Formats: sequence, C-alpha cells, structure tokens
Amino acid sequence: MTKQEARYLAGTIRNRLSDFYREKASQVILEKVQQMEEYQNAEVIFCYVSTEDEVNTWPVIGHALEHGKKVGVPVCIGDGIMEVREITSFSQLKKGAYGIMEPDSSCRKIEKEEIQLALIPCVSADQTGRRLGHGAGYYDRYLADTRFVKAALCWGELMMDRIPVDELDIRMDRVISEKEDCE
Ligand SMILES: Nc1nc2c(c(=O)[nH]1)N(C=O)[C@@H](CNc1ccc(C(=O)N[C@@H](CCC(=O)O)C(=O)O)cc1)CN2
Ligand SMILES: Nc1ncnc2c1ncn2[C@@H]1O[C@H](COP(=O)(O)OP(=O)(O)OP(=O)(O)O)[C@@H](O)[C@H]1O
Repeated sequence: MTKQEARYLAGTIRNRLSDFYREKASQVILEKVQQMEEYQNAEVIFCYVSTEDEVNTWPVIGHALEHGKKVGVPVCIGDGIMEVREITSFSQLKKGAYGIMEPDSSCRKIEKEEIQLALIPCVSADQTGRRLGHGAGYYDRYLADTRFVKAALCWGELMMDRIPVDELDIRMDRVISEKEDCE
C-alpha cells in the first residue's frame, strides 16, 4: 500500500466514525495522556489544536494550562514550515491555514529545546510508531532535529498494521489510541 492509498483508506473509515465514538475515544486518550509520566513531568508541551477529524486535544490543552504547564501550538509560516508559539488562553487562537485554529502574532515563539513532550496529530499510525500525516511534511520537517518525546494521538479504528514510510518520516516514541498503547 502506498501512502496515498493509506490516506484515502483512513479517510473513508474516519468519515464513518460516529460522534459518539469520537467523543468516547478522545476521552480515553485524554486520560491516557494525563497518566503519562512524561506529561506529568513536562513543563512545556507542544500540542496540536484539533479539528473535528482529529483526536480532540482541547481538553488536554485546557488541563495543561490549568496545571501551570506552558503550551505551544503549531502555526504554519510557509510551505511545509511551521513554528510553535505559546498560548496562555484559548482566546489567543484564530482561524488560520487549512481552517485550523492558530496562535495570533502576539504569542511568543517556543524554541524546540524548551519542549519536553509533543502530542502529534496523524491520519493513521501503526503500533511501532510509524505515522502518516496529511502529506504536506510540516511535522516531519519540524520534528527532524528534535529530541523531545513524540506521541501521536490516533483513533484506534484508524490504526493500520503497517504504515508505509520513507527515510524522512520521523518515528513516534508512542502512539496513543483508546485501544492499545505502543512504546
Ligand atoms: N490540528 C492540526 N494542526 C496542524 C496540522 C494538523 O495535521 N492538524 N498540521 C500537519 O501537517 C499542520 C497543518 N498542515 C496541514 C496540511 C494539510 C492539510 C490538509 O490537506 N487537509 C485536507 C485533508 C487531507 C487529507 O484527507 O488527509 C483538508 O483539510 O481537506 C491539513 C493541515 C500544522 N497544524
Ligand atoms: N525533513 C524534511 N526535509 C525536507 N522535506 C521533507 C522532510 N520531511 C518530509 N519532507 C517532504 O515533505 C513531503 C511530505 O512528506 P510526508 O508525505 O511524509 O508527510 P506526512 O508525514 O504525511 O505529513 P506531515 O508531516 O505534514 O504530517 C514529502 O515530499 C517529503 O519529501
């Protein structure tokens, strides 16, 4: 299977997922994140701001902010290039590229060295940490020279036995789904 085929397959499955499933699974994934030692110890996390087609990260961002963690979220600044900016409140988010909520320009840039844990979106993933994104390369480029813990959040229904990857794809340290964790 090619990446394109895997993306298409995941998309057709995703479109059939009920709101009930999405909410329940997001809730279980949120609890798993909160139980992670790396999350509890992290002072600075990098987390995507989810759309309706992704595991919901709004509660985890809220939890992190309430517990005094610094939270950085992605902002697209060019073709396949993104940076991470700190938000201290949801009110700093504005609709940006691809309809995704992004931090406004008043938000401070967070350097890669500051981050201890990243919660990463995916279209699909496998148990061994191979991850499929939208194909624009934003995450693979950004993650290429980073050392923080990388955890992809994935609907269990969208996980595949084996995701096709190439040498530029960054391996996740964990894939967290409502079904099984992978270390
Ligand atoms: N919440 C969130 N933020 C993110 C990403 C992401 O995947 N999710 N990104 C990760 O790169 C970057 C934005 N990049 C994106 C690149 C392409 C598409 C895109 O093509 N979306 C299509 C669906 C494609 C598909 O079916 O896979 C669309 O919206 O129609 C979306 C985001 C940075 N911020
Ligand atoms: N470190 C990198 N430097 C330059 N180009 C890269 C890098 N990583 C990925 N790319 C390029 O980006 C494009 C998209 O890559 P790929 O299909 O792996 O994206 P993806 O993992 O699905 O998406 P994303 O990383 O945005 O979630 C490819 O053309 C790939 O060669």
